[in-house]
Amino acid sequence: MTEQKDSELGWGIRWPAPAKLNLMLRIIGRREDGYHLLQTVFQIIDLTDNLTFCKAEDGCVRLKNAIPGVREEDDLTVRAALLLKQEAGYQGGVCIDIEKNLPMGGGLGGGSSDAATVLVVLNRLWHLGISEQRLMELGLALGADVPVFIKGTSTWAEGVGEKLTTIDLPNAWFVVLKPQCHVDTGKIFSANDLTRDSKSIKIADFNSGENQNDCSTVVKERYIEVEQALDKLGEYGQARLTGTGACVFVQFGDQQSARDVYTKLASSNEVYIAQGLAISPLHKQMCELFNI
Ligand SMILES: C[C@](O)(CO)[C@H](O)COP(=O)(O)OP(=O)(O)OC[C@H]1O[C@@H](n2ccc(N)nc2=O)[C@H](O)[C@@H]1O
Ligand SMILES: Nc1ncnc2c1ncn2[C@@H]1O[C@H](COP(=O)(O)OP(=O)(O)OP(=O)(O)O)[C@@H](O)[C@H]1O
Repeated sequence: MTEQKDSELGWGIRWPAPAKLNLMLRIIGRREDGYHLLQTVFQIIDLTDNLTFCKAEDGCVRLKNAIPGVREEDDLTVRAALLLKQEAGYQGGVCIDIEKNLPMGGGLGGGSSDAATVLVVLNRLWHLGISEQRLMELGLALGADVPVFIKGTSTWAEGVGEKLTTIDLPNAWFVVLKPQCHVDTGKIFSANDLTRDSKSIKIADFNSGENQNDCSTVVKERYIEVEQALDKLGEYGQARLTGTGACVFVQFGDQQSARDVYTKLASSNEVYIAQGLAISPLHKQMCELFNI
């Protein structure tokens, strides 16, 4: 068997794009451009979309199959690949195959994570040599959550999601319930009655149990399905909203407890069971393949 060249590795294989949960989310102010200043904790979890990249000799960026309801030119993976090409003046192309497993508009960050996987992997496969810092800057233009997925660790985030500090989180398993509604992030952030003046806290305060989500009240008021999901999960522990929803979750210290609750809910709900990860599976795979 001929040895595969490093430059050939990574094409035609599946690359994970993991989901996140916001374990807490505080809104502590608003910038002049309307974006909100947050304090939030990102927990990467082991639910993933998977992306496969094949070379496109004509230099175009295209999808093998567009996601239903998302125009190809709006897809965050296409936009991320085009941004990279523009940044580096790169002439090559790519065909992206998205295996979409993560619910969209659920607060699990699937679109942002897909974009991050494109930026990280194509930077390598196209030999662009763009720094991680610059990839994060490019990613932020696509969505507030993209930089965290480029960094690939559990993170304490401030600003609009660009001031990132890696943190240690305890081993945890989660049951995630997806109500049958889509929450519009922009609508929640523009609500008049949204709390925007929470006091800034420290990581130690979060570790001592400060884990409110300032979007919860407004989301519950506007989406009865989210309120009902919080009530339903609340029977098994402290139920919380991730991001602006719609997904809600409850945390467990051991897998069996999570499994028991998952089993009770699975027959009549869209429900997921997930393990918290300290390192993104994307970064693990990058390390294994390229020794970096
Ligand atoms: C709420 C979080 O999920 C927390 O992880 C994210 O901050 C939201 O990230 P996202 O879905 O990628 O959101 P974006 O696409 O960046 O923003 C959607 C809209 O939400 C509002 N928005 C978003 C993030 C933020 N810090 N302040 C805002 O006011 C803006 O009106 C923006 O147009
Ligand atoms: N590759 C993609 N995957 C998912 N959504 C995409 C993608 N490209 C564009 N989008 C658009 O982005 C919207 C938000 O998708 P996403 O799944 O990231 O939401 P989310 O989980 O609520 O994210 P967040 O927690 O960052 O708010 C979708 O409704 C869709 O219109």
